[in-house]
Amino acid sequence: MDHSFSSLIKQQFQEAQTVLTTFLTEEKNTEAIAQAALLMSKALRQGDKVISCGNGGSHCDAMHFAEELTGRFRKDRPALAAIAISDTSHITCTGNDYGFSFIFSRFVEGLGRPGDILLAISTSGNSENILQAARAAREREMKVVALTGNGGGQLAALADVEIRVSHVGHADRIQEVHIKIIHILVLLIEQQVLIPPLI
Ligand SMILES: O=C(CO)[C@@H](O)[C@H](O)[C@H](O)[C@H](O)COP(=O)(O)O
Ligand SMILES: [Zn+2]
Repeated sequence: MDHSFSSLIKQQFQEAQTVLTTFLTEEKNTEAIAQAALLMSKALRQGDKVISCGNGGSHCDAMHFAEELTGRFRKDRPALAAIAISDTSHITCTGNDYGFSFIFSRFVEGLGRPGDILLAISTSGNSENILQAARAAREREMKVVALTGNGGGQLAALADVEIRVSHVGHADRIQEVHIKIIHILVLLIEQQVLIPPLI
C-alpha cells in the first residue's frame, strides 16, 4: 500500500481515538448521558414521544436513533414512540415556502406536545434550523436534549440536557462520538422501559 495512505489512515483512527478518550475522561459527560436517557425513558413510559432532528450526517443520526426505538435495537420489546424529522415533502414545502431555518421548527409546532422531548443534533450547535426547533420545543413545554460539539454553540443555552463532544475541529470526528452516544441512549432506554420500577 502507498505509504502516505497508510499513515493517513492510521492518523485518522488515532485522532478519533483521542476524541473518544477525551470525551470519556470528563465525568460530566457520562452523567449527562444518564440524565438524557432517564428523561427519554420517563417520557416514553408516560406515552410521550421523542422527536429528533439534525442536518447532513446528523440527519442520518437523528433517523438512526428514531428507527432503533420504533423498530429494534438489541431486545424484542414493544415499539417506542420516536420520529425523526425526515419527511422530504414536509422539508421541501417548509423550506420552499417559509425558509430552511424553519424546516424542523414547523414540524415541532405541528406535532410537539408538552412532555415530548426534542433530540437536537448539531456539531456546531449553531445551525439556525436546529436553534429554531429547540426554541419551538421550549415554547411547547417539551424538554430539549442536545448533542453538540465544539463549544456547544447557541444550542447549549437552549438545552435541558446538553451532551457535548468538546472537540474543536471537523464535524465528522464529533459525529463519530455522537453515534456512540445515540447507541448508549437507546441501550439505556431499552433497559428502562422494560424493567420496572422506573428510577
Ligand atoms: O456529515 C457531515 C460531516 O461529517 C456533514 O454532512 C454535516 O453534517 C453538515 O455539514 C451539516 O450541515 C453540519 O451541521 P451542524 O452539525 O453544524 O449542525
Ligand atoms: Zn459525514
